[in-house]
Amino acid sequence: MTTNQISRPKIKLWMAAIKPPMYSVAIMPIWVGGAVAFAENKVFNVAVFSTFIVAAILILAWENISNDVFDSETGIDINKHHSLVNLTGKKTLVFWLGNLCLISGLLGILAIATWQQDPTVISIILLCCGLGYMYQGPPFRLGYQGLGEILCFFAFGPLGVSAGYYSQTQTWSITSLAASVIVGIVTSLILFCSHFHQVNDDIAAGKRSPIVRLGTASGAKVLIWFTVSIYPFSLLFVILGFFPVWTLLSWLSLPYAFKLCRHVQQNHNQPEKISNCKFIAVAVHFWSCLLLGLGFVIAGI
Ligand SMILES: C/C(=C\COP(=O)(O)OP(=O)(O)O)CCC[C@H](C)CCC[C@H](C)CCCC(C)C
Ligand SMILES: O=C(O)C1=CC(=O)c2ccccc2C1=O
Repeated sequence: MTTNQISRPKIKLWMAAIKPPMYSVAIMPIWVGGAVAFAENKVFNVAVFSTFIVAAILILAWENISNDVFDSETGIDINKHHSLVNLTGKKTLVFWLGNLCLISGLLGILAIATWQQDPTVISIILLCCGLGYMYQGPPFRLGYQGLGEILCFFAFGPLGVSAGYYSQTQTWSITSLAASVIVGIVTSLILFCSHFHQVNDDIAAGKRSPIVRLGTASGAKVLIWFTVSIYPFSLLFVILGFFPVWTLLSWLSLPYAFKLCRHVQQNHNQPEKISNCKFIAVAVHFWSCLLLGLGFVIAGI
């Protein structure tokens, strides 16, 4: 075997462990919150925005790194070759690497709070981190009770988007709250999708994910309803006058939404085929949130 043949699967495993596309979920709440702030107040502080983005990526890195540490303690990741703990065999090192990311991310948010002489943004983000810990850390492990999607909705939706908006304006906005409902739903869809192929490992480890509770067939139906729901929601918010008409640009993400629904409908009970569905959900999330934010920016120019 050549070095290339040996090293390629390792590289793939590392990429699966680091999951680069997933980091768009950290960026979008701040992008959408910042875009609404720009549309409503014509303000945009580049230093605050870029510091917030880097900090959010670091905080999400902590969430994912520590997820591998906590999951190694319950045995749920026994077949997950791309767990950082399984890849390195160094649980303590991985744990402290995660903590380093968390501290660095929080220092970034603290810098924003210090510039603004206002503890609101750091308080919201600490609350998000608390939800993130309760998702996976002892003694809570709420993700094991099937409550992850609710925590995810609040962390990346109302809390994350409001923090993004507040960091630009130091005020609150109903429009940003409405936009956060869409961001929250579409982020939770990713987490929901991530359970389909893991049903057997989850049952063995006592994790009652929504898909374990519902079964894959009903889970597929629920997924379709929630995926489709974001489009009438944005139309409703335009009709009610909360959103500018340009935000309907987010409907251009519909082809990815259809692809996701079709794929899950056809393959929900075939773990090897369904395992990539969370990355189709990441594409729905990326394009719908990017275009939603762009709609606000265009309306603000
Ligand atoms: C780590 C997460 C999912 C992985 O779950 P699972 O254990 O099923 O995955 P594996 O199969 O890969 O082991 C995501 C959990 C999200 C959590 C509910 C909320 C996190 C909040 C963030 C820490 C806050 C980020 C702030 C925001 C403004 C960027
Ligand atoms: O690894 C995963 O499955 C996920 C990681 C992650 O950071 C995230 C964030 C927000 C929603 C879903 C997810 C995942 O599913």
